Amino acid sequence: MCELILASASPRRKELLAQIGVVFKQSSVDINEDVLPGELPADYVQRLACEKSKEGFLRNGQQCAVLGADTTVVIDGYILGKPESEDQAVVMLQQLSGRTHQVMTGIALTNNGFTDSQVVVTHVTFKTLDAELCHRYWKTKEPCDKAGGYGIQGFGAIFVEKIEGSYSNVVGLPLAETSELLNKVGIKVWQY
Ligand SMILES: Cc1cn([C@H]2C[C@H](O)[C@@H](COP(=O)(O)OP(=O)(O)OP(=O)(O)O)O2)c(=O)[nH]c1=O
Repeated sequence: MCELILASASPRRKELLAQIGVVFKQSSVDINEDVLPGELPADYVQRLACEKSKEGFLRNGQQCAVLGADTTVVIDGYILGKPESEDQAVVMLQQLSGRTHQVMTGIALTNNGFTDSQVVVTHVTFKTLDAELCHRYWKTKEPCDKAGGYGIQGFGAIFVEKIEGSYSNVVGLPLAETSELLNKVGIKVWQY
């Protein structure tokens, strides 16, 4: 019997959770990720993280604890999801250019039918980006599966002037907070 399931398709979340020595299985879930009318970004990522972990808990026989997470980029209170085209990606990156935005990740752990969750916020400041650079960046294929259209852990690192808060949170899983959530239900990190 497994102790923990990561309800995610994200290779980044898998790597991050493995980095802190947690033993787990990965099993993705499919949920509707539409934003509700008037929903605040922090409420949105928390709700989706809870839905992912609850769905994973039900799908996997309700025997293991299930961790879900959702990350979004927020500028001026608006949610930037994953870009679906080059034009959309360039518009997003131009919005982020020369300014500070927030990366919000909701994390949720369902165990014995009870779900505990929280939201972690990191402030990221971008240098000024010209449109030609944004078009060139799209061609690297890095932006398409990432909230806000960039990856801080990849080529997108060159856009970042300053970061305040958790780095792992930007990549998709805030590790300090995740370890606390796991510890509360008796799941240890560093299981070597
Ligand atoms: C801002 C930023 C986001 N991202 C990623 C983290 C998330 O994987 C993704 C946001 O999409 P999510 O919907 O949070 O996650 P996902 O679709 O990758 O995986 P799943 O829903 O199955 O758990 O953007 C980076 O990898 N680097 C970054 O710098």
